[in-house]
Amino acid sequence: MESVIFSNNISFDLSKYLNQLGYSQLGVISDSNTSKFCYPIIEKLLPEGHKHFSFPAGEANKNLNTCSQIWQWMTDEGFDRKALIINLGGGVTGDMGGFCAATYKRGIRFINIPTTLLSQVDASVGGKLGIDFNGFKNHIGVFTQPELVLISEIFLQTLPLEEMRSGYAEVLKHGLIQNANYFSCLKIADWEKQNWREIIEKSVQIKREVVEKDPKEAGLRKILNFGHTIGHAFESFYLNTDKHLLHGEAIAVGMVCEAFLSHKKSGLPKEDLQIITDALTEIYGFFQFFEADIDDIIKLCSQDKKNEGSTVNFSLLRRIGNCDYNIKGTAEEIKEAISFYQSLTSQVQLNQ
Ligand SMILES: NC(=O)c1ccc[n+]([C@@H]2O[C@H](COP(=O)([O-])OP(=O)(O)OC[C@H]3O[C@@H](n4cnc5c(N)ncnc54)[C@H](O)[C@@H]3O)[C@@H](O)[C@H]2O)c1
Ligand SMILES: O=C(O)C(=O)C[C@@H](O)[C@H](O)[C@H](O)COP(=O)(O)O
Ligand SMILES: [Zn+2]
Repeated sequence: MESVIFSNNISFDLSKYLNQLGYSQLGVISDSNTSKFCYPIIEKLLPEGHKHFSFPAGEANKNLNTCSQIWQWMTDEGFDRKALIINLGGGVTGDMGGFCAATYKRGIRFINIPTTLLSQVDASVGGKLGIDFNGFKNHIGVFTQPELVLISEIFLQTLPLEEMRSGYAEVLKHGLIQNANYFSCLKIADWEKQNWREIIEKSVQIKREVVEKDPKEAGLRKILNFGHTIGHAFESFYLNTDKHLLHGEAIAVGMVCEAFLSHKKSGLPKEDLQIITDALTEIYGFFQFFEADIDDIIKLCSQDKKNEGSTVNFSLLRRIGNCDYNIKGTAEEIKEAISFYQSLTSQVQLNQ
C-alpha cells in the first residue's frame, strides 16, 4: 500500500520524499482554487523547470474532456515513464490526476497532497481513481496506489466551511462502518478552532485497514461505500443544477436513507437509526427535492459499481460500528428509504 505521511513540516517532507523518489520530469496538477491557495505554498520547494497544469475547479470538470487536456499537457511537456505527478487538491484533483497518471503511457507514478478535509480523510488514500462519465459517478477508472500521500493541515486554513462539513461526512461514515466508539466521540464544538489532526489520522487508519484487506473491492472494501449507492445517485442527479450537492452532503443524504434500509433489512436497532438521523440532519439539514425526481434518482442506483447484474447491492449497518455488504435491495425499497428521508423534513416542519 501507499505510504501516508502526516507532515508537520511540508517543506522539509516534500523535498525529502521528492529526492527519495527521483524523477525525470516533475508535474503538478491542481484546480483553479488550489492553484491559487495551495500551489504557492509548495511552488518554492519544487525544482525550477517543474511543470504545472491547472483546470477549473469542481465536480463538473471531473470528466474525459479535462483528462484529455491533462494527457495532452503531459505529452506536450515530453513526460516519459519516469516522470512524477503531484496531485495538489481535493478528491476531484486526486481522482482525476491519479487516473491520468495511472493511464498515461500505461502508468507513471504520482503522489497525492490532499488539500480538503474530505481528501485528507478519505479520497487521497486507497487508490480508487477515476472520472464521471455521462452522468454516472466515477464510472471510468482504475485502482492504482499513489507512491505517497503527504497530509498537512496547513492547507485546511483556506478551505471554506461548507467543504469542511462535506469532508466530515466521510469521517462520520468511518465511525459508522467500523468503530462505534470513534463515532460516539465525534462532536465538533467549533469548526474553525477544531484540531483536525487526530480525526484525520483515525479516519485514515480505518480506511487503510479496510483497503489493505481488500484493495480492489472484491468484498469487504464495499463497506467504505456505505451511503454511496443512494448518495451518488443524488450527487449525479443534481450535478449541473442549482441544487447541486457537494460529495459529502450527498453522502449524508445517502447515509440517512441507507441507515433506514439498514434498520429494515439488516437489524440496525431503531435507537441507532435515530442517533444516525439526528447526527446527520443536525449538521447537514434536510435537502429539499422534488417528488418528480425520485424515479430518475432510483434509476441511477442501477449503475452502482457494487451491483451484480440487475441487482442493486447495498452496504448496510447491522449496528453502529458494524457494516455488512452485498445486501440486495429493490427499487421499491430505495423509494421507501427516500420517502423516509422526506418524512423527516415534514416532521421538522410539523414541529416548528
Ligand atoms: N478516491 C476515493 O477514494 C474517493 C473518496 C471520497 C471521495 N472521492 C471523490 O472526491 C471528490 C470530492 O472531493 P472534495 O470534496 O475534496 O472535492 P474537490 O476536489 O472538488 O474540492 C472541493 C472544493 O474545495 C476547493 N479547495 C480544495 N482545497 C482547497 C484549499 N486548501 N483551500 C481552498 N479551496 C480548496 C476545490 O477547488 C473545490 O472547489 C468527489 O469527486 C468524490 O467522488 C474519492
Ligand atoms: O475507497 C472506497 O472504496 C470508497 O468507497 C470511498 C468513497 O468515500 C468514495 O466516494 C469512492 O470514490 C466511491 O467509490 P465508487 O466505487 O462508489 O465510485
Ligand atoms: Zn465518498
